[in-house]
Amino acid sequence: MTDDPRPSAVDGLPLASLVPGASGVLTGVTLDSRRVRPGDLYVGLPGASTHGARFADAAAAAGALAVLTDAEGASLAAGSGLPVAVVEDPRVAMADVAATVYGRPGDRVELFGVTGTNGKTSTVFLLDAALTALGRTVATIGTIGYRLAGAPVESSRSTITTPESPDLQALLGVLVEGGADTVAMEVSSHALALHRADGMVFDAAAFTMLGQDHLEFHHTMEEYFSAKAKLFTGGRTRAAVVNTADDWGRRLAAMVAAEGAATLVTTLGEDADYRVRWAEPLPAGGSRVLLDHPGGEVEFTLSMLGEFNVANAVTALALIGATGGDVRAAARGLADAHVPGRMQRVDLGEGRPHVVVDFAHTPQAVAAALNALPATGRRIAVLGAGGDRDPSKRGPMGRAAARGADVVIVTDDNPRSEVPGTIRASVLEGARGRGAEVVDGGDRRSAIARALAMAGPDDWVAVLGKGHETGQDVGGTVSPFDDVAVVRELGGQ
Ligand SMILES: CC(=O)N[C@H]1[C@@H](OP(=O)(O)OP(=O)(O)OC[C@H]2O[C@@H](n3ccc(=O)[nH]c3=O)[C@H](O)[C@@H]2O)O[C@H](CO)[C@@H](O)[C@@H]1O[C@H](C)C(=O)N[C@@H](C)C(=O)N[C@H](CCC(=O)O)C(=O)O
Ligand SMILES: Nc1ncnc2c1ncn2[C@@H]1O[C@H](COP(=O)(O)OP(=O)(O)OP(=O)(O)O)[C@@H](O)[C@H]1O
Ligand SMILES: N[C@H](CCC[C@H](N)C(=O)O)C(=O)O
Ligand SMILES: [Mg+2]
Repeated sequence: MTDDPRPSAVDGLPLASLVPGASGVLTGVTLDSRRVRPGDLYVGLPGASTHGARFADAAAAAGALAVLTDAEGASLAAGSGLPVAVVEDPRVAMADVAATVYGRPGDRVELFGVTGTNGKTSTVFLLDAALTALGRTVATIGTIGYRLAGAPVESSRSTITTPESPDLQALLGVLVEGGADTVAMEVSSHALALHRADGMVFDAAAFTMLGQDHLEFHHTMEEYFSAKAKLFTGGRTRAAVVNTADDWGRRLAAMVAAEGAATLVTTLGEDADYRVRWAEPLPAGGSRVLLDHPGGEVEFTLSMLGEFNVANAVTALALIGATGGDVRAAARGLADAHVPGRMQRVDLGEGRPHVVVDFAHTPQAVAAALNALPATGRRIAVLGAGGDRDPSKRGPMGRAAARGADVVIVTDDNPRSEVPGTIRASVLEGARGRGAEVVDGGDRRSAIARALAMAGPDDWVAVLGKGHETGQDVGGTVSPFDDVAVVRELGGQ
């Protein structure tokens, strides 16, 4: 198994500052007893299935020096023989201790954060390309993993968009040691709600948009919005880049302005600081864009399909402008930027249909992705919805697909612990009766085969929902599955 990356040099923290009278210096922090290293603080957190403090014995055996936990965890950890620090919210304390132990690596780089329901990964990749054009050594942290100067940084946690604070602080330390001068990271709403990025001050943070997702975790859109808004208030960022094209963004901009803690930079809305004067599609796909911004006009090209990628590019440039960077030079870096599994073209050769693999897994993203396809032939959408995730987005995803495509083939997308056919039924119900031809395509391979078999040379097949993913989770067993590879295999003739 890949180890969690840790920096070789740390500041450490005298244990006595957490547990008065205790001796020793903490040199690491972990919240998983199976990953404790000698000298660590073990944080016993309450979880969905168990309480981490139950594993204090195992943590002690692995060399932990102390336990940090909540009131419930105190009694569970008592038998471990380790000193126990009890706090009301161990996640808040954990973030602070982790930042201190690892020497606040976030302060030693220019730090950019991106939040929003859709567009975080894409914006971070575009930001990486634009900053690299300015000669920066850029590290990225997000859904597709962690990278330094374009090369992957291996981690056992690399499937988590925003790592838990001990992993995040250690990773930042490794990135700084590796020479990063700039970090661009996705900050998920889970991360904000769970204090994963506490103890860091961003130089600039951006809000892409808000749409329906993750209501199984945040319960209401209001609660979801509040989690996102945390990134822009309370001194967590010096500059706030907010897309004011929709009501949520306008509300956020008003909150930031009222608080007055961060410099507000608006994008895309009427009278925004960064506005697209015009954007025209390029024959080979992508766009040519004229951007108005406080420093003047900038013309640039983008090879990624979709108006929303123009929006993501503008967000990336606004983040750079908000920190005093050269927007014009940065924009040159966008021309060839691509994001794995985001509006990714799969070329099947002459006379074969056009195929796009995309990560659209919310109603808004499905609509945006289908709307981005050039108007030749029919649009054939292949999609499903994830198991153990917000069930209320399934019908709306089907509806968005039926509105945006001529044919909707409903299939599986990581059913996880749920019955695949039941998830498909909800998506099918949303899709039916809206004028599109709607088909239950069964498993994902069969559904992709069906789409490719029915598509003519002018048609567009959009395989949505899994993007860069390389596995399909059915009943907790993950089997290899890569949409791009399957399309190539089945589409070759
Ligand atoms: C579903 C969920 O929210 N899980 C989170 C939760 O795990 P849990 O409640 O299932 O934990 P548990 O199994 O009850 O165990 C409780 C504690 O005991 C510890 N433990 C457990 C067993 C053991 O042998 N030793 C041990 O130390 C665990 O590390 C844990 O801290 O507590 C863990 C930390 O303690 C989190 O890392 C974990 O997030 C997991 C990784 C996760 O996937 N979360 C998703 C929902 C997530 O964070 N997604 C966002 C959004 C992505 C997006 O943009 O859409 C992300 O940023 O990735
Ligand atoms: N600015 C945007 N507005 C609306 N939809 C978008 C935008 N950017 C991307 N999308 C759509 O959302 C999908 C996911 O994009 P991306 O991976 O960049 O988002 P994300 O916020 O990182 O998602 P996740 O939280 O799942 O990691 C894309 O494949 C595309 O279909
Ligand atoms: N970050 C999102 C990704 C969803 C991707 C989709 N393929 C699914 O499995 O639902 C989530 O974990 O909800
Ligand atoms: Mg992402």
